[in-house]
Amino acid sequence: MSSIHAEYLSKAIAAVKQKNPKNIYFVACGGSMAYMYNQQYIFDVETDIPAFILSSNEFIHRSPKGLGPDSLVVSCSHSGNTPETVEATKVARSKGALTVAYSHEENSPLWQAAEYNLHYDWGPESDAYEHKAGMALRFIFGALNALRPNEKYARALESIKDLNNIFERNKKKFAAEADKWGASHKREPIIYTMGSGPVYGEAYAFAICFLQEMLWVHSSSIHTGEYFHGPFEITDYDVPFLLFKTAGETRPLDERAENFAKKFSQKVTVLDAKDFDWTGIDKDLYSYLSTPIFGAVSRTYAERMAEHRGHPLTVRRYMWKMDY
Ligand SMILES: N[C@@H]1[C@@H](O)[C@H](O)[C@@H](COP(=O)(O)O)O[C@@H]1O
Repeated sequence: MSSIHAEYLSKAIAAVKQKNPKNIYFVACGGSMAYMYNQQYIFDVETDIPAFILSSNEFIHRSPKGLGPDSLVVSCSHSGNTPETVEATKVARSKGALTVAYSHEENSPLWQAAEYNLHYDWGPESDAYEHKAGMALRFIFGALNALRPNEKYARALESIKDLNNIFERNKKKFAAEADKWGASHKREPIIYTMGSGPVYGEAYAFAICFLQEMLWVHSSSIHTGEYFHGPFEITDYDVPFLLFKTAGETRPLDERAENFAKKFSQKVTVLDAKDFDWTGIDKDLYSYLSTPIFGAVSRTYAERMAEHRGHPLTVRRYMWKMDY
């Protein structure tokens, strides 16, 4: 698939360069929406192009005034057939926006709806560079380099060629901790996740996809900046938190939340991006690469909990089983 992936990418990036968008909307649902946080954040920090993330159905119903022929709309649906994401892409295209869609399913309804498509591989045997995480970084840094050429983006594109090894080294580094966490938290009735910046997307995905959807554990993600504006009142000695601590610009927010939570809860687990194995990656890229590394490492935490709870990550009661 790798040469087809590269071809899809270069076509989409050439179209973005030609469009030279005045604004960008990242549109998807659930885990696919969480996947957009890093991409939106990178554009936001690196350019003056306004970039927004919206859940597909809100995008449809809100109908942003800024959406038009100067817009780029990036959508994602793993299955390629989440109706609201397909419809949002159609709406964007009907307004003249450039539409680029990520999916694992070629020729799916989403694939047909978008003008440009980015396919990614899936499954434990797939190479991270050809996977969702790799494709997002390749598209974003490729588009940035086309719109605002910069050696930093070219360097990022080189570094992510090693993404698979980066993920494998970090999954190995955290394997024992993941197992310990899965075993010690398997009976917890509720687990809060925390994060900030683009990593908040991973905290959100861990809460809604892994804990709620797959493991049926009550959860909510808390932005570490928001923790002090309501959520911190639930902190107590027996309330578990899982903090994804960034190595990026918003680290002070995470440190403030960690310091407070640790004073009153005996169950604060911190996954710190500073402890990641960063071999071969320059420091100025840590912020942008930490999100996908959290994605890869945190999945192993969910897998270990699934094993200890005896509840496979594939079991659903309602999703894909009935109309909703
Ligand atoms: N846990 C799943 C996600 O993994 C998925 O991304 C989302 C939308 O589905 P899709 O990506 O197929 O549109 O549904 C759930 O949230």
